[in-house]
Amino acid sequence: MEKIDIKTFDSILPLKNSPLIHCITNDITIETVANTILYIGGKPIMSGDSREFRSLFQTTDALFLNMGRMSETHEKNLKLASQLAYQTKKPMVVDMVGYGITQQRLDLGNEIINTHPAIIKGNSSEMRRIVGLPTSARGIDRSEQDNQDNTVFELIQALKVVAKHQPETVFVATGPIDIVVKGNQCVRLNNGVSLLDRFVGTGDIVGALMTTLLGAGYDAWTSSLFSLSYLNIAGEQAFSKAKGHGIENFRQTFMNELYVLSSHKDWVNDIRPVPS
Ligand SMILES: Nc1ncnc2c1ncn2[C@@H]1O[C@H](COP(=O)(O)OP(=O)(O)OP(=O)(O)O)[C@@H](O)[C@H]1O
Ligand SMILES: Cc1ncsc1CCO
Ligand SMILES: [Mg+2]
Repeated sequence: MEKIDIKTFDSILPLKNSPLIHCITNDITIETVANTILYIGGKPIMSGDSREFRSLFQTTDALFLNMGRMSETHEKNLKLASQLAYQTKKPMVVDMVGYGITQQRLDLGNEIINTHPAIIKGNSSEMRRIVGLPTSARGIDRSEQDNQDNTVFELIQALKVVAKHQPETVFVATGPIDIVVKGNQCVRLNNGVSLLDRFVGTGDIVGALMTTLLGAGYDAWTSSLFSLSYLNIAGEQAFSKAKGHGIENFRQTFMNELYVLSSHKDWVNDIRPVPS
């Protein structure tokens, strides 16, 4: 069964309840992540100091974990925060940046998976490693080979097997086609432009959007489908406005669209699920 209910999407933004989102993320894209949350009506709090996690948890609405830039402290922080989220049932999204490229990222990722995040996301190569499929990707990037028709099909099948054992979690694999799997349900989304891949942090932005929606009270399935569509359609709008003016111009126009689209309702008409 493939289910996508876009009828409800046009009333989601701007958010009415300003959810407070605790982010433990990488310092490469930390400002972009914070601004993304603000642009759609959330409130970011970026804290990587474990001494304050317990008291912060009393006021936050959702938690965003991003493995991005590893350090001993970051690793400890992510472990502690994901345990706390599990114990306190805090809605949590984890971005598995570089899962499996080193032993440290493999072990950390596995520990976090065991704390049952609402959404586990990564690019298609990271998600292939999670389900035990081979990939030739290096570093934190995707490999083009992991986005062909046959490899996308293979990844969906493998994700469904893993999702069966963790039925409450939504698994998201990003790329030119985004894949969203929960239990036996799967949706593929086909929006976006290739320039989204030419600057750093697009995946981190998707994670920030998803966590903000979760914090506002939407379920993990809706939060995932909405965020992927919203980001990619912002990318399409930016492309039509800023094409030919260079990558930095595109990036700024795209960030601006993340704000501008929040008060336009008709963007939902551009959502393009891949027919099953
Ligand atoms: N070539 C593309 N065509 C369409 N959409 C794309 C393309 N590349 C990226 N995107 C969109 O950008 C978002 C991020 O995807 P991507 O797989 O590039 O994340 P990532 O590798 O984690 O990024 P980063 O490491 O820069 O944070 C996805 O929602 C995806 O749809
Ligand atoms: C370039 C880079 N290296 C580790 S994290 C990161 C940003 C990706 O999100
Ligand atoms: Mg990423």
